[in-house]
Amino acid sequence: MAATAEKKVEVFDTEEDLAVSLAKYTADLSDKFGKERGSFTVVVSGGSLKWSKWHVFWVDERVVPKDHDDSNYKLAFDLFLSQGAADDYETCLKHLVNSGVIAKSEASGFPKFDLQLLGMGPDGHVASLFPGHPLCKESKKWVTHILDSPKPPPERITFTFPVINSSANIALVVCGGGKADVVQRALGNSGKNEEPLPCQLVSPEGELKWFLDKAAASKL
Ligand SMILES: O=C1O[C@H](COP(=O)(O)O)[C@@H](O)[C@H](O)[C@H]1O
Repeated sequence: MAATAEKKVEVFDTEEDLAVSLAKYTADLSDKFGKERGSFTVVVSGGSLKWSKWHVFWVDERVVPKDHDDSNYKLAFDLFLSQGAADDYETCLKHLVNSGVIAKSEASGFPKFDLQLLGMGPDGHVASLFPGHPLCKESKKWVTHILDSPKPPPERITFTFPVINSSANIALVVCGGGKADVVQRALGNSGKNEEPLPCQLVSPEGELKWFLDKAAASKL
């Protein structure tokens, strides 16, 4: 069982101030791990990176239902987009751990990234781990897939909590008034009897630092 992470919260006047501080935080860790380990492993999130604007097209498709065995969609989904993609990603991570590019946590045996830059949705989800979803309890896999994400698109792959929480450092970056309620629930004193949100399950081996802009922190 990992020790509880050291948690810091910093609030910035503007998103720009936050970005400058986050860049310096990342650069300092890059310098530190570069000297200590000879490499720096950093994980980034999606969300506001506009992945939802990607459009993927099939070159052809058979005129059958999407779940029909003859469907090209089903084939690609079963073998690649769901299991396949998660397994490929996990295999790739295993190679990088075995070759020493990614460190390995002595405590958990999972990959230990130097820094994970995580966002958080207005429902408190991190990565593609959503409130109340059974994948939040995955304890063995490094990468898993979700077929029913409540936020589109429904089909995603995601790091699991053991990988997230084996990280040396995590920056949880949250901007905008639309997330003020969930920030209040996550960091305030209310809701102690409620089931913890995914963002509250984030607990790296080293430091957890919340980077908030004023709007996101407005209800604290
Ligand atoms: O779906 C996702 O959402 C979260 C939060 O995204 P944001 O647009 O509200 O900042 C993101 O961190 C995660 O990587 C992504 O898959």
